[in-house]
Amino acid sequence: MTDLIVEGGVRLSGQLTASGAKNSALPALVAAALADGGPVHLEHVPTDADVATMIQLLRSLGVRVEIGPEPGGVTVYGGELRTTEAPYTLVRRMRASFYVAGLLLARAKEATVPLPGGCALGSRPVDYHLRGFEAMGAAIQIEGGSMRALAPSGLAGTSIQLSRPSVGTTIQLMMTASLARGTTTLENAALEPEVVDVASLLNLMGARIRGAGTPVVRIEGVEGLHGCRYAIIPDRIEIATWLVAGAITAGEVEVHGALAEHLHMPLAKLKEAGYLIRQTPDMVALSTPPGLARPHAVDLETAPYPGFPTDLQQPFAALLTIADGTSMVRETIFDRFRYVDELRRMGADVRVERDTAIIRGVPRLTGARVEATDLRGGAALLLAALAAEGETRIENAEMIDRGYEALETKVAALGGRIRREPGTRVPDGGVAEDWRAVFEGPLPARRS
Ligand SMILES: CC(=O)N[C@H]1[C@@H](OP(=O)(O)OP(=O)(O)OC[C@H]2O[C@@H](n3ccc(=O)[nH]c3=O)[C@H](O)[C@@H]2O)O[C@H](CO)[C@@H](O)[C@@H]1O
Ligand SMILES: C=C(OP(=O)(O)O)C(=O)O
Repeated sequence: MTDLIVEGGVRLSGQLTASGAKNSALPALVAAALADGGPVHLEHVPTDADVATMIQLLRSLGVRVEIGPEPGGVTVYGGELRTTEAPYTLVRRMRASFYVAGLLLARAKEATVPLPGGCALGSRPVDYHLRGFEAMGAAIQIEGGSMRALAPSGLAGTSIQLSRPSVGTTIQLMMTASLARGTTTLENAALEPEVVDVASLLNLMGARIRGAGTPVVRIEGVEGLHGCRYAIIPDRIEIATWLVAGAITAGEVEVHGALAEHLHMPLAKLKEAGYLIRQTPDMVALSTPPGLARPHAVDLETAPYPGFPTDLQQPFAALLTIADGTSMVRETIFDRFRYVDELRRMGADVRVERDTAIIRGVPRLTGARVEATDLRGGAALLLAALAAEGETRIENAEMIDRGYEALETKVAALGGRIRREPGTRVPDGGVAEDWRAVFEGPLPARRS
């Protein structure tokens, strides 16, 4: 495993280009494999550890996936599937692995998929996904930690009311319903831009999905899906993370290839904290006004889109640790405060009471040895490290690699001082250590 070593205290300044959205790219790769033979060429796929895991997972099922030819290009050939069993070693690394359950059920009428891992954010059941599959006619059993689903006569469209607007369930059921008999209606669907992105891709592949991005999505099943070219949307979470990097170091950061309309709440909160935001149709920039020595304290509460994203709760909390005053950060989606202990090692004054972190701003943070316990918690530590006095060693850096492409290159482009060193922690298989090889290695042998 590797560590990131950050020399903090440098005012970050410069321009970056946004990566493609991880949380779109992961289901998009699976959706692409729904096309019988494809090929589906995806552009703007981020080169990160989770995407590598998804590519490995699809290949393990017999799906041909090729990298390139352009940077960020990935071509998926649905073809015939080799197996309907997803391997635990890959599925345990990330929750998005569970998307292959719908792929296997829709394409092969059966699926055996271990219950997924992913970030340790408290209990993260997949019961809505399972109920959706059942409503569409699959028989489901949980055995030895895996879901076994069978739909020998195929899936049938139906009406499904989600208990909460779950992103994963909405995307999963849009995918399966696209190849089901008849029409499926999803009510209380998630509104996230990633849902709309995957629906746009599926529609280009020949699916008939209407209403994605609203609470009611209607999917008319079709006989088959075909190949196409599609570019993934910019990663709103990554963009906001780099803006916070500018804010926490009293600097200025301009991110190109960004869609600011996906960032309404985070940008509003950055303004409330005292920063200046400029935006054009494909750029968003943050600068620190002269005289703003520390951010103003800000309260925030996570909520489904268009509310404040839970994936930015931790990065924003890092910024608020140096605020002038006390901020209340309420998390309503997950149990996502494990990183707080690590921030405290760096001098932050944070107390967690039930679902709320009470952050009393301190004038400065100091470098320390810390561990990335989950993806965005790791991003929060990176941000804190960039602002802190002295050196911070972030262990388990692969956790951050799950969702941030070209991490060191982007930090360095802004003038930050960062390097990677082999770590001392013993790998337990929970993160992908070999992930770069998926993008750099030779293409897997073509199947006849
Ligand atoms: C790979 C990916 O895209 N991950 C994102 C996705 O996760 P993910 O799709 O897992 O999150 P969901 O939107 O499904 O979760 C929303 C809430 O519903 C609950 N729930 C969900 C499914 C289920 O079967 N049962 C259940 O109880 C969850 O525990 C959570 O409290 O959306 C989250 C919320 O924006 C983001 O933080 C994650 O980064
Ligand atoms: C929590 C995240 O990912 P996952 O749902 O795969 O754990 C995330 O992207 O912040």
